[in-house]
Amino acid sequence: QDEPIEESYSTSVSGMVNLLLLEAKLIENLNSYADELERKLNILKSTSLNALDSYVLGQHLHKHKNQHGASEWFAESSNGNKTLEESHSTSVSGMVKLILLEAKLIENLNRYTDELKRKLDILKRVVPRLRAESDKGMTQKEDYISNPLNAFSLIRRMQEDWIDWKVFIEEPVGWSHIFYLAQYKSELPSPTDLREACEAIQRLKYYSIAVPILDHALMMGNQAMKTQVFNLRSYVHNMIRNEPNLKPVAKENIASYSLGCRGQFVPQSNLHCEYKMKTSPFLRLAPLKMEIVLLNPFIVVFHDALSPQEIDYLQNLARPLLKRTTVHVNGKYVSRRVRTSKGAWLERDLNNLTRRIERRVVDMTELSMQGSEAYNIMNYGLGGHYAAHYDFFNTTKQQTSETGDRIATVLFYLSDVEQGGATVFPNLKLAVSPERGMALFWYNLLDNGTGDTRTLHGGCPVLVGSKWVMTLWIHERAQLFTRPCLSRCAN
Ligand SMILES: O=C(O)CCC(=O)C(=O)O
Ligand SMILES: [Fe+2]
Repeated sequence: QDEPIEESYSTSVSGMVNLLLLEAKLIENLNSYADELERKLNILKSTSLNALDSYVLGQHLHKHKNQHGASEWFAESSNGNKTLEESHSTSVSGMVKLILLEAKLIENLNRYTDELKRKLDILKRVVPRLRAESDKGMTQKEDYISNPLNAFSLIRRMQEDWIDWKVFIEEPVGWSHIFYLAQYKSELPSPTDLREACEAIQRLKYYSIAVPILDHALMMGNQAMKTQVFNLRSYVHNMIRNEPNLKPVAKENIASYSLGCRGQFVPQSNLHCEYKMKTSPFLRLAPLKMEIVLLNPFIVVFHDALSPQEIDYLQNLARPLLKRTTVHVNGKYVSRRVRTSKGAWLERDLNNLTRRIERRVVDMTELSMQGSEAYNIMNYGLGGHYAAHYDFFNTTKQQTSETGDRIATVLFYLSDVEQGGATVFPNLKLAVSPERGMALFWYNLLDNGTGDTRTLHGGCPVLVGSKWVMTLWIHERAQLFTRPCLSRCAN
């Protein structure tokens, strides 16, 4: 059939020459696409993270022109307003998850690199071949086209191949990797996490850590472009520089608490150790190793109060339940900077182990456990601490109306701590360093039932290590007959 044909290249040699010129342009375009892929690959292979900064900056400028980038979509699932409860830095146990996640994300990036590389390899093999054929034509255009095989080949490749190349370029590299990342977005640390981590680093000033060490910690990783981090960093540095403790000052001006944290209290050495074996018949078989720390107020420690197996078991029970710890403010429990850790409650009659520990506490303290609280297991994280506080409530309100106030505290240490993390009683010039298995016991109330303000105490920031403790607050009411209000309360 003889249908009209409007534009057709093959009907004239000069039309075909135009086609050759166009082909050369398209090959150059394909080549610059290959260059772009290669730039991306080089960043992934690069050992310096600054390369990523300039790329991200370039993309950022580009994005303003092109509003519908994948990164825009990704930003929508931002987790900026995550609650403190899910914070990462407040427990070492929580941060372990982050390491595992990081390994997965690096693998994802690696798979993306492989995919980019596969695409680039194809281009690297093909572009030179395309160029060679095109060059032949370009040097002797009319001669080239005069050969019918060449003419046919030119028409064929220009008609079919570039459609395929378009598909090839359009096929996105990395969508699956973006989805992979997006799926973990909510598990990544939030800006709040970063702020808390900076505050934690700042708390380490108690230990007169040199500024360059903090500098190193804050600048590791890819942060040159992240102005937010940069501001926080100078904020932290200013705080440290303004911190009088870093300058040589008279010893008596240094707060008693941070002195204690640094282990600079003079040890109290006139007291003694004994085997506690009389509270119950069981203790004759397995006496408790008791060390009297202070007589007034009465503070003792029990060494090896928990076995390593018992501790492992308790930690495994608590680990999946850990939640950001709170403090009691105006009748509400809220997360605050003064207490940065994660904790979990375990009922005292949860299982054989918790019941056995309860009986042991009775042997240790000679107090009744009725009306006392559940075990509170805590794990401290980066610079984690519990600022100086009283354990007693000293109110007639809800917490104390039925069971009475917290007469005494048993603080079990479930871990050693490499550096920092002592429990300090600033008013008593007493610091207790954590020792796995040890239990610290003290009375919070005076004989007349009011709070003993000498028991002000806190957990110092952890410098190196994962500090685990288990607290049991023993309540007053059940002690009515075993530890009655003494004569002093009549006065
Ligand atoms: O972690 C510490 O050393 C102190 C903990 C404490 O005071 C508490 O839990 O009430
Ligand atoms: Fe306490």
